[in-house]
Amino acid sequence: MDELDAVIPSLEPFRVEQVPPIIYYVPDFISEQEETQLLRQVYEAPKPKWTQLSGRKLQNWGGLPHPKGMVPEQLPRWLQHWVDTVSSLGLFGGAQANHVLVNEYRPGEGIMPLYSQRGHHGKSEPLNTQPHEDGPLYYPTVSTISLGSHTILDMYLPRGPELEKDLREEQPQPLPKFSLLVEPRSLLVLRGEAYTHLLHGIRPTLIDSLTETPVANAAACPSAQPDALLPRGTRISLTIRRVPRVLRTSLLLSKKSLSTK
Ligand SMILES: O=C(O)CCC(=O)C(=O)O
Ligand SMILES: [Fe+2]
Repeated sequence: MDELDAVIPSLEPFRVEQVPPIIYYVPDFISEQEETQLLRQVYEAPKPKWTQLSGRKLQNWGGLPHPKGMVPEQLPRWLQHWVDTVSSLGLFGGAQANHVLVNEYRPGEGIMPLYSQRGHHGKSEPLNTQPHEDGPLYYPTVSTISLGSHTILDMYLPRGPELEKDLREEQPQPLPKFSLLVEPRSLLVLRGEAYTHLLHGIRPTLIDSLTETPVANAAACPSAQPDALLPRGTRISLTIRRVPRVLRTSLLLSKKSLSTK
């Protein structure tokens, strides 16, 4: 995806300027009422839907992404609505998103781990505490609707080969190249190089100081007063993506029935 392909004309007014392309930030993408309803639906999901990881817990919807293809699972209606809304913006090359990861972060939690090259939503386990990229199983766009609390997403340049050399060695925490304030009810879109090239993470902290961490999208954020101290609450993120490689279940079923003959 070159930069021209990555531009979404209807979102251009929401482009975060002066950062590597392409990042869109839409404050108040959903209403407070929609937020309340979504939060209720997330917490009404059956208990076994949650997977506890270190530093967050998550619900995986739509199937498990896999290099050989994802066996698709129908999304619940309440998620399908937002998947349709986001897809209709044209974020996935005219196709539909088909996968949603719901993350819950309590205050002081975050997502920093480095995951294996396979992308981190399969079976791979965190190896250490470096930021990550979302990997090649997805169409190179991630769209995130946030509920309940803000967070700060830190964006990092990729590790150079000298850092890649020996991951077992103790390494200093890299500094973010830039950071983004992600407010509740907002839509954040990372696309193009911002998806394929940069790494991202959320520092596990209880309070964000915009003096210590200036944010690149401050001009677009109602809550980004210059010296703001923002205590983190519990944040739910819906990360909506497209897994292009899907296996047709009908095909799987017919193969299975053949092999049992
Ligand atoms: O919660 C977020 O906004 C980021 C989540 C994330 O990086 C991921 O699920 O890959
Ligand atoms: Fe991610």
